[in-house]
Amino acid sequence: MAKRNEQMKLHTLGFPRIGTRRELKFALEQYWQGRISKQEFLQTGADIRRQNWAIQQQAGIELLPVGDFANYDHVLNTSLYLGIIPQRFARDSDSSDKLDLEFRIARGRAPTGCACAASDMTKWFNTNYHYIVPELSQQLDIRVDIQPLLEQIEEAKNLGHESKPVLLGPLSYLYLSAFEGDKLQLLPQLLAGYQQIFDKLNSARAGWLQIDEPILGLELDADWQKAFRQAYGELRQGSLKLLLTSYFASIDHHLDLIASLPLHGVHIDCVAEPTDIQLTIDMLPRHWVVSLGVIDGRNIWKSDLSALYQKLEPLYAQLNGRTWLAPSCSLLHCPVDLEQEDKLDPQIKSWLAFASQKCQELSLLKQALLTGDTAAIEQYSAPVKARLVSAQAVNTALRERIGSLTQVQRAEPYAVRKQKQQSLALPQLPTTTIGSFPQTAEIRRLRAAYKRKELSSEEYIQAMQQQIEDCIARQEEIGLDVLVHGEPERNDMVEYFADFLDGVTSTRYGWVQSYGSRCVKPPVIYGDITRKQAMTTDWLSYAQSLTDKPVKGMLTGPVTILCWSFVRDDLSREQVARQIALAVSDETEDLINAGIKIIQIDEPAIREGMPVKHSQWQQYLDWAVACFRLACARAPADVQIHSHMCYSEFNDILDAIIALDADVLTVETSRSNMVLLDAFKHKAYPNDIGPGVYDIHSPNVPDTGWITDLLKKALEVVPAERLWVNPDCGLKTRGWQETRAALTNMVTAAQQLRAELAK
Ligand SMILES: Nc1nc2c(c(=O)[nH]1)N[C@@H](CNc1ccc(C(=O)N[C@@H](CCC(=O)N[C@@H](CCC(=O)N[C@@H](CCC(=O)O)C(=O)O)C(=O)O)C(=O)O)cc1)CN2
Ligand code: MET
Ligand SMILES: [Zn+2]
Repeated sequence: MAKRNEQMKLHTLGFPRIGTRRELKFALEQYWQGRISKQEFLQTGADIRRQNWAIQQQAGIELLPVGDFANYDHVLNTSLYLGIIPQRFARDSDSSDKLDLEFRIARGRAPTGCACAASDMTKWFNTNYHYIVPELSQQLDIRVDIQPLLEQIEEAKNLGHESKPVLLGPLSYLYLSAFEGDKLQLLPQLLAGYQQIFDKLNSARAGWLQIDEPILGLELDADWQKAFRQAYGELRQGSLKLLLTSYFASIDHHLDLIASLPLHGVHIDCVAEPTDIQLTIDMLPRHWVVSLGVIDGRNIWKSDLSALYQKLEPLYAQLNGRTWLAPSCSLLHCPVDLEQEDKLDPQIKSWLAFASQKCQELSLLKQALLTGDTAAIEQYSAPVKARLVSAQAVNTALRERIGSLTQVQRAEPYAVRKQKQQSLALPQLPTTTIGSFPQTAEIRRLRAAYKRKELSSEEYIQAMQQQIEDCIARQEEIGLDVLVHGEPERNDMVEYFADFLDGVTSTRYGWVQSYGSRCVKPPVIYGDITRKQAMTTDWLSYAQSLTDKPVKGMLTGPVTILCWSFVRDDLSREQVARQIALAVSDETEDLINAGIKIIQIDEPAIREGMPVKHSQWQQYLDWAVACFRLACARAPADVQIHSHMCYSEFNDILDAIIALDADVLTVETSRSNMVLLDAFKHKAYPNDIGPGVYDIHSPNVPDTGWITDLLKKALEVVPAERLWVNPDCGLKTRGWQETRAALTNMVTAAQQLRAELAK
């Protein structure tokens, strides 16, 4: 076979930044605690970058990303490049330390500088990654400083790498920001800032610039489309070569627009949605690079390289060297290295590829495309085919059970349930928490010791019971009305349940960044899901035996377990969610049989699970709501079902949230100042609701007056007999001292308000 054009380049859009063994997480936490110096912290970052580039280069990646790293978050980095800093973090007065300023914006405090309310944090598209929301004001006061980026470009160069800076594009940055008013008004000011960034990159002879515009996956209205033309038309690129990247959705609907922009190339996600590669090639100017994101950057399955080869081979000839290959999106959403997994079932392991392996997949694919020799990729992909026919994948009994379900939602309406639930004898404005209490060093130590078999199962159970006892006692002392067991036995609200489910496995080091130093280890759903045994009843019965107050059972809902796992790709997400819902409903029934009267089924991920495109929302919401309702279906009217959500905008999916029909919904609202409640001015939320009264992500303690004010705001739209008092979210990341202080203030606020209402 003739030797083909060798210009095809391999690149990635970004690599995980936490480090192979979560080095960044530990360095961050140590720096915040004052246990390492700024210098040591920054060195850890530099080490991770060096290692990431080495891993990628050794795997055969030719153009390495730089600027994909972040101490905390890449959107926050963009704000810092532009000097867009909220007023309250007064620029120079109390902290001239840029690193600490960064952490103060992100989390409200840092080793230097005063404590301040952190910026809002929200989900990055449909992922479990959170970004720091830029706060824009009419006068942007832009002061560009990309020194950190320039230094990293230099770092890469000194290591001998060919690199490609990565920058979040102006339109996506603007779209993702918070601003009261028409955001597009701010575009000219913002573009002036981007121009300065471009100029500086030009001076640094950056070459290619990866400019991320993931909002191109959305259906943008005419104003935003126009803004794209205006922005890219105006920006003077100099000798920069722009590679416009989008991901998490197809951009077929914007090809006309994109083709009209002055670019040098486009990257498309070929995995998230079916996309027409041929159409893309045909519609884009002949001289552009087309980067095909063919390896799934969001999931952990080994790619079927032979299938990809079949698809790409005919296109490759046409593209004639203008093709680049890449993962579909940044590998940020993937764990780093499968090789570390020493305890994983070998068969399951043979089905998987993490970030490092995905880079190697690109190399194998390129090699086959260049030489026409497919032996290596066929051998590589054999386990993929084995997975799809594996007996582990299908459970006929379960499928039959799902097919013949009759009770798919609760029998009685809210009004009837509310009446029957009077038996709980709760006061007006009942106080409660969201479930978890501080995961102390002691709790983690116990869990780790049990895992290493240094504690017997009896010893572990006893130790956890002691934690539960302590947690119940503290809640009684604080004076809360509805108690929780505190979740000490849970490493994570999803991973914990995954360990009780057949068809699901956990990894040992498969960590993915969720926000800042916080990581998650998403379980791997590879087969049909069934519950092995009761998952929570023993802990809950024990907790309830300790108190006369009601203890709320605590489950994670089907949509959230789905969204926060790596999900099999051979069955629809809807079908997988329904299997999980059935397992959760079995657990609900067990809790009820154990005498638990209030059960919370958390669904914090329901919003993030929505497809990027608005046109696909309703279909998703229909099955997501149905799965939640199935999980509650067997609860009789006198059992109170709570649900909880956080981290997102809910105003635009209010109908679906109402359709969940939980008796009580606790939601995050305080970090965004109860804006959620604005929606209720137009449409009343019909059931009970607890809008969070304080931000649990910050160690700062809210005072009683602040909480009272928020509750009064809530009372303007929610009648007192339906209002609950609770924090924004669970307290597992907090310490006991601040937790006790904050909850005491919360209970005091509720009591004062009750007294006022009684007058
Ligand atoms: N999955 C998920 N997604 C979510 C949330 C969530 O709770 N879960 N909440 C929202 C916010 N995200 C969050 C994500 C993570 C954490 C969090 O606290 N994560 C912990 C890890 C939790 C965990 O699994 N801990 C394990 C142990 C982890 C560990 O470090 N083990 C040691 C071993 C210890 C030893 O052997 O000595 C190790 O692996 O090195 C446990 O407690 O048992 C962390 O990053 O520190 C909080 C919020 C949105 N998305
Ligand atoms: C991210 S939502 C957390 C809900 C869980 N019950 C907790 O309190 O931690
Ligand atoms: Zn929450």
